[in-house]
Amino acid sequence: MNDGNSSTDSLEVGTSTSPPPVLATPRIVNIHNIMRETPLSTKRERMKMTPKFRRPAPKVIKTAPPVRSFYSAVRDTKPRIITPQGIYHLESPKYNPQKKDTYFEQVFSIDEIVGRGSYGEVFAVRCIEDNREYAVKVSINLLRQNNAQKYREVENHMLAGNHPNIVAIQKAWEEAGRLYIQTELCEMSLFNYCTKRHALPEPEVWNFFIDVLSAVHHLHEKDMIHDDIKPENIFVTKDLICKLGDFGLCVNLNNANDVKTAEEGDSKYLAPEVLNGRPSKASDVFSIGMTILEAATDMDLPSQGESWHQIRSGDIPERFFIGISDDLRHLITWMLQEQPQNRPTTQQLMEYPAISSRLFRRHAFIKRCQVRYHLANVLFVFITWCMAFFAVIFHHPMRMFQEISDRRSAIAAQMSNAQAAGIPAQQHTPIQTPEGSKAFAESLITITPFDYSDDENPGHLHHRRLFPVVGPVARLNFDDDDEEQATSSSNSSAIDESSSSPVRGIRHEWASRHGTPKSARKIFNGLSASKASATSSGATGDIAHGGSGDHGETEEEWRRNKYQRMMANERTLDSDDNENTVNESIPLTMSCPPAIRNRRLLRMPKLNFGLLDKKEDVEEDDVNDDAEKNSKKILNARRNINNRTRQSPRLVAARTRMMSLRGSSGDEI
Ligand SMILES: Nc1ncnc2c1ncn2[C@@H]1O[C@H](COP(=O)(O)OP(=O)(O)OP(=O)(O)O)[C@@H](O)[C@H]1O
Ligand SMILES: [Mg+2]
Repeated sequence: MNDGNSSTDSLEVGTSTSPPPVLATPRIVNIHNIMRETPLSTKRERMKMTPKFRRPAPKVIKTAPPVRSFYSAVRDTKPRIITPQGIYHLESPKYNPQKKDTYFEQVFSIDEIVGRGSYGEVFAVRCIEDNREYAVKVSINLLRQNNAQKYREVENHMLAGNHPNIVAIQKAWEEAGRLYIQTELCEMSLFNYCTKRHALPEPEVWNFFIDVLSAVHHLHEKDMIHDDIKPENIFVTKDLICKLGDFGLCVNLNNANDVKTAEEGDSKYLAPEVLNGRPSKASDVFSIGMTILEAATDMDLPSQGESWHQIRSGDIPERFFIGISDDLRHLITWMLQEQPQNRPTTQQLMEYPAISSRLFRRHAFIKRCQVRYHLANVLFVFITWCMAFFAVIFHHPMRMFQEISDRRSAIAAQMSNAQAAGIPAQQHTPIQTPEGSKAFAESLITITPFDYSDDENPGHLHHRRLFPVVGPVARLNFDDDDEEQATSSSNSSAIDESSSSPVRGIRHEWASRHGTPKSARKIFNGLSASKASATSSGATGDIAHGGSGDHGETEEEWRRNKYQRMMANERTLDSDDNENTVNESIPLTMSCPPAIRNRRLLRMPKLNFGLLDKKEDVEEDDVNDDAEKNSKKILNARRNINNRTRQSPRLVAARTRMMSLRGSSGDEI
């Protein structure tokens, strides 16, 4: 029957003969009439009645604030972990006791406050130790140190053990007189969930009912009473699995102290017998009944007054059960029986067909979620370990490659800088072969057989040499330099002669590249001086050597003295450096095999220095002067060599090539 105020949203329950119609949620027409007829209403109705600006009523504090805690507040500020075995100092690699911050502040990063109860504030946090999210409940009031029951919540929660429908406790500790309980983090409380969704669909109600029932059944099997079952203490996970939490009022029936000091839970969900007595398993069942009634009907449960008694006497208006199955309604009514003995036990409820038929499916679903959760965890740990493993394995090779590439870049930068500055880049050993390494090592040995300290051979001309200098070669035929230095104008024949001697050609090339060593120049200066004087005496008669006139010596005397000095000097140098010694009586050591040497000798002019002595014996017997004799020896030897080389057309051709390379004209040959 519709009255004038009804709308299409409203649904009348009952007939004209029955008592005044009751509007079932959510179809409400005349709220004022309804409220007059029955004080019970749904939460949605109350929200419509309640002005939006009105603040919610303050939470009722169950117990008076602990007065004695003011005097007995703990002074020990060190964190102490609470375990079933005892209380120990709490240590963590992430916790530094020297710092002012508490353990909670150092080891956890706080995300947000997820709830506030009469006993504590609950924070959603991330633990720095394992990088996982948790909920940490911090007690509002300081613990009373002399209170034996101060850790009761923790002890009972730990005693409850692991159950898929009980919030898992991670650890609990006391610091600076406050209690911290670290538990798994859930999405929200059932109260918040119901407030958002209002009357829940029945399948969801059955699932939540089974979850809560399983948790309470587990507790009852352990002779424990939760004593505070209500939607605020039931938490919903992401997978919509309900978990029972807040063991603050939990009673362990095996603990006499617990039973004695048992407190009342929230009055909205309180069984009537608890007002004058003690909580029991049956009172827990009653609280489950009230919770399911609220979740299924969205009823705004009274905390006191007439309606409070009305519900406990079994007088629940019919309209709240519209759309609810008989099974669910029957179970709710059964659990809300006034007399505790008339209520079912959790065991009976579990065996009820409507529940037992759903139980298996629900447990299978929870198991699946657990497996998925564990697999995700294992996968995460596996990936983390794999990454750590590969990081360790590839650390050294990666460092090596990095260093190689750094070195390459450095060399490239060095070379480009050198090129930019016009400096020839330093050569590096390209490939590390044993031969290459040896040659490179030898090249690093600076050979300084001579004194380079004169002006013309400064220190920077010290050079790296790959192969040692052959002593005799360095000593032979310095007269091209002699000629160059003695006279700069009349040296065309000297060039001719020097280029005609292969050995002297090598020396000349070496000297032009590396400069003339001082000791060698001392020798050849002496030679050149004697030779020049011999030539000049022959050609011009008496040309005084520069400087000789100063001492009043004759040309002859000066030359003799000079030559003697030179020879003495040479002897000293030879004794110092055996490499510079040429024992002309001993043939030069040849490194190549005789066959090759002979073949080479066919092409090469033979340097027969014995001829010098012969000619000296035959032609120059009357020459007494040593220097003159020596210079003539050299001139004769050179003439001899020139005669021989002129006979070889191959050598002539080679000499021509050499002269053309040197820029000299061919007509000098
Ligand atoms: N593990 C958790 N995950 C998500 N939210 C939580 C968790 N624990 C507590 N909460 C939120 O914090 C609120 C208060 O938590 P709790 O009931 O444990 O504190 P309490 O002080 O004991 O409350 P009560 O007034 O019921 O005694 C809860 O209603 C809930 O909203
Ligand atoms: Mg609570």
